[in-house]
Amino acid sequence: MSSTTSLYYKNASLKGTITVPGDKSISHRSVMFGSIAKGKTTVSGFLLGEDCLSTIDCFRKLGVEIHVEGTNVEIISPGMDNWEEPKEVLYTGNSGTTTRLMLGILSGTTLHTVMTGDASIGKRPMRRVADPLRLMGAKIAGRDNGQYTPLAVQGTQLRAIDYTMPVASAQVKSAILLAGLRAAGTTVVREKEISRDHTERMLKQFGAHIEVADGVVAFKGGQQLQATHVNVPGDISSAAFFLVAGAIVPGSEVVMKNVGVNPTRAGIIEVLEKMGAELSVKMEDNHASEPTATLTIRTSDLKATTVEGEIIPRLIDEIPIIALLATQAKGTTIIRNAEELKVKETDRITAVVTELQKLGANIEATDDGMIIHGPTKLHGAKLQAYGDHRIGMMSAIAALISSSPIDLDDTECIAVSYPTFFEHIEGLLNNA
Ligand SMILES: O=C(O)C1=C[C@@H](OP(=O)(O)O)[C@@H](O)[C@H](O)C1
Ligand SMILES: C=C(OP(=O)(O)O)C(=O)O
Repeated sequence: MSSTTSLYYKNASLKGTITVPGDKSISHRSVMFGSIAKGKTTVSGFLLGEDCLSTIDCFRKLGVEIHVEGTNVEIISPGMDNWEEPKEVLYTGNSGTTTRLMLGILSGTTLHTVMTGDASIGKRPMRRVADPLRLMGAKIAGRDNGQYTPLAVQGTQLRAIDYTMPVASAQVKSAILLAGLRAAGTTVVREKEISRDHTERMLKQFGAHIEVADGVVAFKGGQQLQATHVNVPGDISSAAFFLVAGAIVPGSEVVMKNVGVNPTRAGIIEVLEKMGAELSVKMEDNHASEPTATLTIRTSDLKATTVEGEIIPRLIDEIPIIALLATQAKGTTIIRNAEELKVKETDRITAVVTELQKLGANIEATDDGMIIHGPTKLHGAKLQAYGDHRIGMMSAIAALISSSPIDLDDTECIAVSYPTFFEHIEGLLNNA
């Protein structure tokens, strides 16, 4: 049972430096790649969020030894070809990334596996992954012909495909590439709009040869990954909440170090700059396979913008908090081409619009996004998170500028990606 938390921060301002937790996408992949490779892989900066712990749990059930000490993880694997057939169902919790990428990985093994997740995962579409994997020869069964969990996979010998992506999705692309590891021939994935490229970068880091050019990724099957060290940068999707808080909470200045600014993820920086935010991006020189920067944001006047087209996949998870930002910007902000929001942990178009309207925002839903007129003063209300961490965090940041308390039904769900979220709010308030 989740409990209601009353959030109210009268005359708040945020000051200071925080280190946002490790990137969720990269943390998942570090455990997956470290489990595929034979030997010892070490990870630093790992995200101890529930989603990434679900990934660890799944690989332990496949016979991989995984030790977690603080944010350091040690993965000792017998190699993908020597995994054990699990006697239990693999539980992927709330994590779409775990479920979809695992489907690709498991399809090319010799094992029989069953995966399931929580109620939200049970509603999210899996055919977008199952269909291309079936073209590779994968044997996948599930409700509605493999659309919904629980999913059963009978591992088999796969063959490579040349696949043009019908939706911009790094999860679909990654599942196909990971299946391609054990497929005969060269797997090719073509993207019209570039989605996050952490899988491609990490394949290279684990010693694989992969060609990437102009939206086409080509990868020859049969390559062995080499165990290595992965240094996970801070998650820009988590930093996004404090970038927006710093921009809209009067008198704030927030500094975040070691934030991953991979161009396929960093769309929110461009949006903030277009809206007139006082943001400084100082690139760090850490020679890692993912670029990082120190981000400093100060409160400023903001103007509306349009967010559409190729930038959408580069900020898809940040749209709930961008919507809150737009309620404080002068003019009409339009977000379009973002229909993918409907198939996240909840329907994020409906959830964002419903909850921000309760606070007095002038926002309406469209088929593929939302229209927001600003600026509007926000007041308190009873809000729902819908079990969705990003909706919960958007509501908590709104409480920093609302004129009366926000009662949020479920703050526990925030632990999926940002377990130290409220500690960071408190720390920044105390410095002010
Ligand atoms: O590959 C990944 O790690 C992710 C890809 C995105 O999903 P889609 O592939 O469904 O766009 C994103 O929304 C999710 O939070 C993480
Ligand atoms: C959509 C998200 O994650 P996933 O698809 O892994 O559940 C998210 O973190 O916003």
